[in-house]
Amino acid sequence: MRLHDEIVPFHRSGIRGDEEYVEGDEEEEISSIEAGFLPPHHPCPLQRKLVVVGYALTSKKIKSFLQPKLEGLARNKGILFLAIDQNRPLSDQGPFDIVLHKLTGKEWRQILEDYRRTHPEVTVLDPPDAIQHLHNRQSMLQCVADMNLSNSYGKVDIPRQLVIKKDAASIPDTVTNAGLMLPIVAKPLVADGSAKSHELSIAYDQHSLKKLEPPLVLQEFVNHGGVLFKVYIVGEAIKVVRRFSLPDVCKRELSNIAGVFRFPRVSCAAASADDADLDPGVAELPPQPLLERLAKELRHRLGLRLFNLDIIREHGTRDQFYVIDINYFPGYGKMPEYEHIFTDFLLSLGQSQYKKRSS
Ligand SMILES: O=P(O)(O)O[C@@H]1[C@@H](OP(=O)(O)O)[C@H](OP(=O)(O)O)[C@H](O)[C@H](OP(=O)(O)O)[C@H]1OP(=O)(O)O
Ligand SMILES: Nc1ncnc2c1ncn2[C@@H]1O[C@H](COP(=O)(O)OP(=O)(O)O)[C@@H](O)[C@H]1O
Ligand SMILES: [Mg+2]
Ligand SMILES: [Mg+2]
Repeated sequence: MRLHDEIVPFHRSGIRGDEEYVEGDEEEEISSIEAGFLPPHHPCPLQRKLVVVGYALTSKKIKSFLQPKLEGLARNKGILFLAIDQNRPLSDQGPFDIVLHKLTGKEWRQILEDYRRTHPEVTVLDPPDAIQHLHNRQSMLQCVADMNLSNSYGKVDIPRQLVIKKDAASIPDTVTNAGLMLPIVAKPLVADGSAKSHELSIAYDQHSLKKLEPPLVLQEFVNHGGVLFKVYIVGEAIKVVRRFSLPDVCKRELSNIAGVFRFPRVSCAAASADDADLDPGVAELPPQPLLERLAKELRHRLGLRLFNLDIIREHGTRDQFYVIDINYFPGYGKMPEYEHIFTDFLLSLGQSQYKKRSS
């Protein structure tokens, strides 16, 4: 049986739309699903509609995200993950209720945009143009700056920053004129997931700034006690974890260091700091109501449902926070309980599609 002949997706109504997914847990089912075939149906009183999720992910992402626990839980909840074959038209596959993707390239973006236009009934997670907004480190943080979030729980801002498109020789003067303070964190303007886009540098003196290689975003380095918070967002769900980060730079130290220090993939190397013995003022998580407000606003402003943000607390303050990075479809494998959160999210999307269609 070919999958698309037999599986009736969640959104279809009518006689075939009333067919149900029957809960089962056999290993045999996984292999038939992976091969693109319909799992066998068994008589069972527990019957649900199937949510078919097509995925287009790198092999690294498949390994970290589509772990056996996630797939097993999904299967039990009536969610079927199907690999998308990039060499075949999307319309010939599935049919899908949801498309989950994180691949790069203009061609792929165009395929997804065309598919969204011709298949408005399918939820594409997330829209390519909204993701594209995060591929530039300036536009990435603009929404946070526009939001001006400040309430009794705290203030959320972005570090003072400027964009240097070209001409490294002019950087020292540009930085001085803009009033940016040293040390300066230099990040590639493009954040497209390539190794180069994660190459970070720190310049400790004005003279060395001309050694940097534009196009860049230059940000003031904010002391934050060497710990950052990763806020994972899946639809309306939020989870926060602590990670080790770059150590503080004190004024005395600054006057003794010169030069540019390069960090090839600093965030990737950072270990979890959740179980570390930390100064309580550094370790305290940002207030949940503040993060909820931030996440909700960002979801709307960015038009994204799957992302995380790196947020730091200015050392010595209780409530001054800075968002320094936002990532699309991050490493959810490191988010506690992601299997439950993700499958519930996919189910709720499937259900709201179904309700919309039957009303
Ligand atoms: O590989 P992982 O699991 O560390 O996930 C990476 C993320 O780590 P995090 O979830 O924040 O700890 C990582 O976050 P950072 O930028 O390192 O803060 C990125 O989201 C990265 O994607 P890309 O290279 O920017 O496209 C993510 O890489 P991909 O898994 O999407 O390739
Ligand atoms: N403005 C800043 N002040 C202090 N530390 C920073 C700042 N920006 C980045 N960092 C440190 O550098 C790391 C990588 O920067 P980030 O913007 O998150 O890039 P990436 O997309 O490669 O993760 C952060 O996790 C944090 O440790
Ligand atoms: Mg980061
Ligand atoms: Mg990033």
